[in-house]
Amino acid sequence: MPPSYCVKERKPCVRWVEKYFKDCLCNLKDEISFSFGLTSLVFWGVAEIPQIITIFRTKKSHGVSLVFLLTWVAGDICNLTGCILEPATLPTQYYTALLYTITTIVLLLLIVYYDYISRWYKHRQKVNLKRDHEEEKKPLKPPKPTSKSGIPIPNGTPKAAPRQEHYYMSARSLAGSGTPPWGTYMGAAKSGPAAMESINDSSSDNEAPPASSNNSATQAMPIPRSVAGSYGTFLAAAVNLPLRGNALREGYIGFGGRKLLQEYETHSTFGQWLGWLMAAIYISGRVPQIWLNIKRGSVEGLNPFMFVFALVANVTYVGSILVRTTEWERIKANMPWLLDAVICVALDFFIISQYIYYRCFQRREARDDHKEAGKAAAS
Ligand SMILES: NC(=[NH2+])NCCC[C@H](N)C(=O)O
Repeated sequence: MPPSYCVKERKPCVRWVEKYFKDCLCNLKDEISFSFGLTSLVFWGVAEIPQIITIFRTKKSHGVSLVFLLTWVAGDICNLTGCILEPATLPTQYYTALLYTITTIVLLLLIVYYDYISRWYKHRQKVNLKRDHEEEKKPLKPPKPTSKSGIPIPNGTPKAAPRQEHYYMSARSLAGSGTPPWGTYMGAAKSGPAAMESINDSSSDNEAPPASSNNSATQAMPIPRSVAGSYGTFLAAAVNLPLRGNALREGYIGFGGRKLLQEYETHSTFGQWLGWLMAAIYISGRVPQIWLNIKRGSVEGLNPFMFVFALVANVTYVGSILVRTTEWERIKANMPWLLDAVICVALDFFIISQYIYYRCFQRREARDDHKEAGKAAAS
């Protein structure tokens, strides 16, 4: 590996920054730039925590736009790749990208859990309960004397062929309906001995032997398990990302692609393209959030601190790039990142204003309602 710029120039450098961030701080400007970069990293690290807490508390994610978060993830992927490919970007830019990709994935997983998995599970429980109730209310049907039911066989043993066929059909249809048969069985049991008799009677329509009930109950399980499995894989991939990213980055630095931010000959065209794509995705991603707030006429469920922190993080991010150098070549190479951050600051400012506006509006409305109610009570 060729010696870094810091070593070559024999300048007083900050060792731990060089070691852990692969960055070279040789003068005050570099140090201020790095401090800004670090501040941005910290703010991005905590930016999504307030929203995570809000969702945890309310068990709902209706305040934050899912499309907005999905654009964040899409932009993050372009950002990470762009940072790896474009040597003009700072190491803190890369680490920041890595950090917020992870936090956004955590936030998204939480939303998927509360909005889809948990809701689906509760809905299923409700449907099952309703069905149990209906089963309890249903009058017991007389057994149907069909050729398949097994009833017409006098002295029929449990091993008789029609009986077996009926058993398998019943289990399959029960599994298909998604109703745990044990619920039906228990429901019937609760209805009294007459119902129990009908269960034990092989010709009954409600027949659900415990064996098939277990079967069906476990058949319903693979759905959440498979969902959990796929998210597990997704998470595992996300956890692996930093290592791969580091390896790539170190490899890249090692081969002299990034000369520790001091000398630039070539810029990566692909990295630049990814940077512009990232900027377009990030910027357009704020629109669904702004629209959601307008559509609902409310900001309930949205934590403003996510945008306050994002605003600070974007401002310091811009600071970290601009303080490092005023050289046009470098600024030009960083243009997608700079422009994105600046526009996002403006958009975050707008979202925060929306928050203040709707909050004040709601409070005033509530106060008016209160006054009206007071007047009505007095008259
Ligand atoms: N997942 C994230 N938090 N990504 C950060 C996006 C950064 C971008 N400048 C924005 O404010 O939208």
